[in-house]
Amino acid sequence: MLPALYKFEQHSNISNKNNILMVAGLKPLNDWRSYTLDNHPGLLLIRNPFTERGQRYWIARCLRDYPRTPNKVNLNERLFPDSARSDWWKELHQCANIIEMQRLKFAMRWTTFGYHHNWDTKIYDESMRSPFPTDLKSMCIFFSSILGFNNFKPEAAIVNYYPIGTSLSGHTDHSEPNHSAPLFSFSFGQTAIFFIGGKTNDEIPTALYIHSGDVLIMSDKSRLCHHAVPRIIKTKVSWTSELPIENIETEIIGKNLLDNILYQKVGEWNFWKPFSRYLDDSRININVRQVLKPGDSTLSQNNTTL
Ligand SMILES: O=C(O)CCC(=O)C(=O)O
Ligand SMILES: [Fe+2]
Repeated sequence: MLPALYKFEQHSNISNKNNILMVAGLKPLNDWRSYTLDNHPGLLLIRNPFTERGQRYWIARCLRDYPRTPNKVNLNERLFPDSARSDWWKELHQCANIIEMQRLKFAMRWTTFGYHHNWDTKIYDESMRSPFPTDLKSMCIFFSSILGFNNFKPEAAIVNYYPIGTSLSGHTDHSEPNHSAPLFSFSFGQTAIFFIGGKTNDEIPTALYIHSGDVLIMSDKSRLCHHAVPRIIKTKVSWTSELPIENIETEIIGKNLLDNILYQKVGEWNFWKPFSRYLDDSRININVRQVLKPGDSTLSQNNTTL
């Protein structure tokens, strides 16, 4: 079945009422373009609110830092050594053999942190948890606050890696005991075709392009809707320039808990080159959810759902 056509409505409900400190690497709020789809209430799309340095920062975090112990990765212990499973990016750049390097590059499909997503049981477990990075936490809280989701708590994340040719089949994200909190999805690198359907599998999905830097929010009625990433499309993204030095006020960096050294380094071509190469034929998606119900501080047997 062909995906439905859609109509975007400019969404203007973005304001910094709580006067929350701006996260470095984002464009001024006045320049943000955000949309709703009239046939998918609760779905919000913000077209790339990041500066180029901001995008580079999150890409570098997703590649160099997040797929490291104690976070979990999909790399199978029978196929990859512990060194690769505990620090994939480092191992990738120590590979002497080009074939082995390609194998390792394309094998990385996800890393999880905070509450780890259990791909088999779909049940979160209090003991299966690694720290949620403070920088990503502050960025998610910034987005949720300016959109009016004031009590959002980022508690679980999946970073999905999509080398061109890969896809994600249709599913709903229902494992979280809390279904009323929104889900935040940040995409970088190559463009994706994203299908968003309805609560049941029978509804014809709407197809959207998701470009580098775009932020998708699934809230309210769209939170439990079926969705899929059927295809990654090679798009020309120019990631190659040296960025001018940008001094961020120390006060802002300190409060956002961004890695200031990394924020500077991603502007240097020599440092940035391997990340740029990876992006030439890959997409990265950071998918952040709240797990616990309001007021809960841990999971209990009762609030865990299939
Ligand atoms: O890659 C995407 O845009 C979606 C990822 C997703 O649906 C998920 O991680 O549950
Ligand atoms: Fe999903």
